[in-house]
Amino acid sequence: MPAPGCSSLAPQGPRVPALWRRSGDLAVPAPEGPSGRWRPRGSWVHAAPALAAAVVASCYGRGRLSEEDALLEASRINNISEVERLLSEGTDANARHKLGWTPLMVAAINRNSSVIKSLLAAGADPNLGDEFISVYETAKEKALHSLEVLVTREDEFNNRLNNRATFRGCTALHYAVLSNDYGTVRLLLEGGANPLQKNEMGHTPLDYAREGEVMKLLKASETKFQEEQRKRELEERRRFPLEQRLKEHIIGQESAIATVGAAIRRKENGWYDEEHPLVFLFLGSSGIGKTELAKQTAKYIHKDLKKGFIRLDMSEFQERHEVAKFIGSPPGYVGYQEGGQLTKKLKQCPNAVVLFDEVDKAHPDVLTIMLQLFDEGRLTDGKGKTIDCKDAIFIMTSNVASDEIAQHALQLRQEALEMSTNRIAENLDDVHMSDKITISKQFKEKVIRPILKAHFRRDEFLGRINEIVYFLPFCHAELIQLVNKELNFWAKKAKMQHNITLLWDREVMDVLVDGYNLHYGARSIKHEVERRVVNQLAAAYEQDLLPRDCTLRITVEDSDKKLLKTKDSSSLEETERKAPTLRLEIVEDSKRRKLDIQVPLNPDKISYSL
Ligand SMILES: Nc1ncnc2c1ncn2[C@@H]1O[C@H](COP(=O)(O)OP(=O)(O)OP(=O)(O)O)[C@@H](O)[C@H]1O
Repeated sequence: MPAPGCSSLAPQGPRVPALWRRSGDLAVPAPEGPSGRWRPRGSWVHAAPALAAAVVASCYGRGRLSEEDALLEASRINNISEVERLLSEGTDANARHKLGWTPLMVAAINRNSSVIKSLLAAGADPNLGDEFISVYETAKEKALHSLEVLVTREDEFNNRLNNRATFRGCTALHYAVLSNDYGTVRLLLEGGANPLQKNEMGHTPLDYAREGEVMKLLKASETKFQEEQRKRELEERRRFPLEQRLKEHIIGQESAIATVGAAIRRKENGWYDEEHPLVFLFLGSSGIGKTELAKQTAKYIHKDLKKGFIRLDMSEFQERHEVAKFIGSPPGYVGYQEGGQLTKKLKQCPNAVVLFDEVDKAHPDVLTIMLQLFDEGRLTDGKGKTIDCKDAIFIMTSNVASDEIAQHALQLRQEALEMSTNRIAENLDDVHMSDKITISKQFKEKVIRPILKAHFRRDEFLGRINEIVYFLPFCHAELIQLVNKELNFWAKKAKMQHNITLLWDREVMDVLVDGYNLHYGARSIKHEVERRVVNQLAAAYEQDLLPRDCTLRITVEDSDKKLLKTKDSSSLEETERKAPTLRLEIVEDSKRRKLDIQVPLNPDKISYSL
């Protein structure tokens, strides 16, 4: 078997960039340093002797290795007894080198199969990707001198790799294939390595394989892995359906979740029109979960949100000339090199979930391009390149008709509430009907469609939408859940950052629900919790009123529930009920002590009474 680094292992498939040095590029062999770990190499020592000396000195002077570094080093030099000792003492098998690689990667590139066996047995993840980019890029990213990065990569990983190539995202399997070592490739595949995983350049391990046994093995395992993965996913989806996952993140909006869930299920199981992408229009007021539902759907489908979720704010495309920003300028025009905001991202992930926020604000010419996209499932960018995106999911959001939807929903709720009240009076079951309302077909046809038609002015545009999804204002029970979610978020933070236990009474949630504003949705609840609870916590902390590891309870102050006279104190008619005050109390040995928090803006006298 040829040694890694010799010319026979240089670039594999014609499309794939060379990750090995060409034989002419090989570093000049230099004598090993005293520890055998750091050794200056010929060319750069010549070029910058002072700097080289400093790098070497800093490397020698590092003293004892941490356990993680020791594991990386033992994996590199095939010191199996040291690897096993470190793993048995609990060293993390997935610990990363400061420049980004893992012990499994370093063992794979150096063909150390027994180390790979031990690491896999200790839970090393064969599908982690290298965070090392290239010498120059990594140096820039980590604010290090490129010479230091070069020496470290060569000495602590492998010294025959191409310094200019990009390695980010390469898995242990990519490295094992680069080393053309059948044994380590097989071990990694048996240990769960995904042969289809791409590095940042978009290449799978097979792309780097040379003709022969390794290539055959990879081809066979690709098919097997695909089949097994499909079965695993199907089973997981059966056990834990999309709707259930979405409900973990989204409160209420059951009908929206059901509509999206059903459409995605049809698509995933092949019950859909393959010629067209799936298109949704999400309607409803602000802050009620439209974006969140799109994001969670993307997370479910892609896991990697960065690539799998594309979000474009359509209010940035209101002018005709902004079409170029959308799909890129034609050759010779300003911005030609930059490419379009949509096309650039779709090229990276043609089956992404694409969110067009506030689509009603887009210029009609942009809508024409979107219509082409929805109709044909492909898009031609400014450079004339066509992107096929029949598998993408397009979600448009709009606040158009949101007042009508909200009013209609409130009216339906009111009617349902009255029915429930009657049912209580008549002692019948199913009294919670007011929480479950559905917008009628008649309302959609008679009220919403004409508004949409007037706004978009094109029947064919509306005709290409697979599902119009309605988001409704929250009912009381949902608002309580939202408040609870927010308070839990802050309680977790208080525990993690200050070891403070935060508790609250049920009444507190009712008080915070009063801060709900139909126009701002869940955002108004977030702000109310910040304004009435988190501000107090921060002020109490700053005023040093919180002992370490204490328990705090948020309560509603009864005394403030009295009637107060306002404006003209002589006029009883102008009295009104003041909003109940939230207070913080310290709980000590089952006793409670109120905190006297001073309002920061008026520190002399006034206590918090928000
Ligand atoms: N139904 C919900 N359940 C849980 N959290 C929600 C819900 N609706 C909104 N939120 C939270 O409120 C914030 C705003 O929600 P989101 O971005 O989804 O609003 P939106 O409906 O897209 O509004 P806009 O039209 O203003 O963009 C997010 O932090 C989100 O997590």
